[in-house]
Amino acid sequence: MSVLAGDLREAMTSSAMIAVKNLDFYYGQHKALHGITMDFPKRKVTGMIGPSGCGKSTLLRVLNRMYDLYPGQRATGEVMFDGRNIVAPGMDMNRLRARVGMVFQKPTPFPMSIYDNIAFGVKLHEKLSRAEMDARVEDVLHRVALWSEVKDRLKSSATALSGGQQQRLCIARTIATRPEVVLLDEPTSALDPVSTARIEELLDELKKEFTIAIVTHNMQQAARCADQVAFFYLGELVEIDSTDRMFTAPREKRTQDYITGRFG
Ligand SMILES: Nc1ncnc2c1ncn2[C@@H]1O[C@H](COP(=O)(O)OP(=O)(O)OP(=O)(O)O)[C@@H](O)[C@H]1O
Repeated sequence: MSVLAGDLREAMTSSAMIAVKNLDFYYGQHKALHGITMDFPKRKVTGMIGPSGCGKSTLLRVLNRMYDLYPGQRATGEVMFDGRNIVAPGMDMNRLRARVGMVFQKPTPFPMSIYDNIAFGVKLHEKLSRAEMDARVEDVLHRVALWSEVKDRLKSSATALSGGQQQRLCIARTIATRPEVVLLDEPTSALDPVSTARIEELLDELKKEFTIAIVTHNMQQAARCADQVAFFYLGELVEIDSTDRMFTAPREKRTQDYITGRFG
């Protein structure tokens, strides 16, 4: 059961970029999500928390139909995005994944140059001149605060960057295709505290333009970055509310127990 204050629900619903309704998800026979209903408000950060195995990553992977790449995995219900139910048949997956980009837990740069890491995805969707592509690469590297660190070695391999730099490059690569939504699955769990702080600062900038969903095990990170927080347990959405309310006065005992570290 999801619990959300009436006023908040109204405010969030009116500006939902993605509206999830009665979503179930199956890995073969195993039902991993049970009747999820929630909104991802436009240009806000939604934090997704809960103990290991509660379905956070599964929900994230539904939002760009990443699960489609694996046989036996299926979703039923509604995930409305730009007037269409994206879990229904007939979606153009390439288009969807350009509009709903994803950043993974471990930085995963392609084994190619820094420049090509960004240009690769853009070329799949747009025909840009060399000058336009140069400008796009520079722009996104500025936005992830990486430009000054890499501007003299754009043609060098991305795999030689530090972990934190690689993750910022992966975010740059994701926003280079100009998505509307950016999904991040524990994007800082493999990073040191300084790199983590830089990514968190970056999220604050990015939400001016993108709708963001972030899965995190780090309660402080959720409290720092998110505008609203959703707590999941055993494949159910237990509670969703503004970040302040979630961390000061959660409605459900299970939420309280989780955020105070009593389990999970
Ligand atoms: N490929 C898979 N095949 C079968 N079951 C899976 C698969 N991936 C996940 N599951 C199951 O689905 C449920 C939800 O998993 P999910 O990875 O979404 O949880 P999570 O909350 O993201 O966990 P974590 O915090 O550990 O990443 C778990 O019971 C998990 O075992």
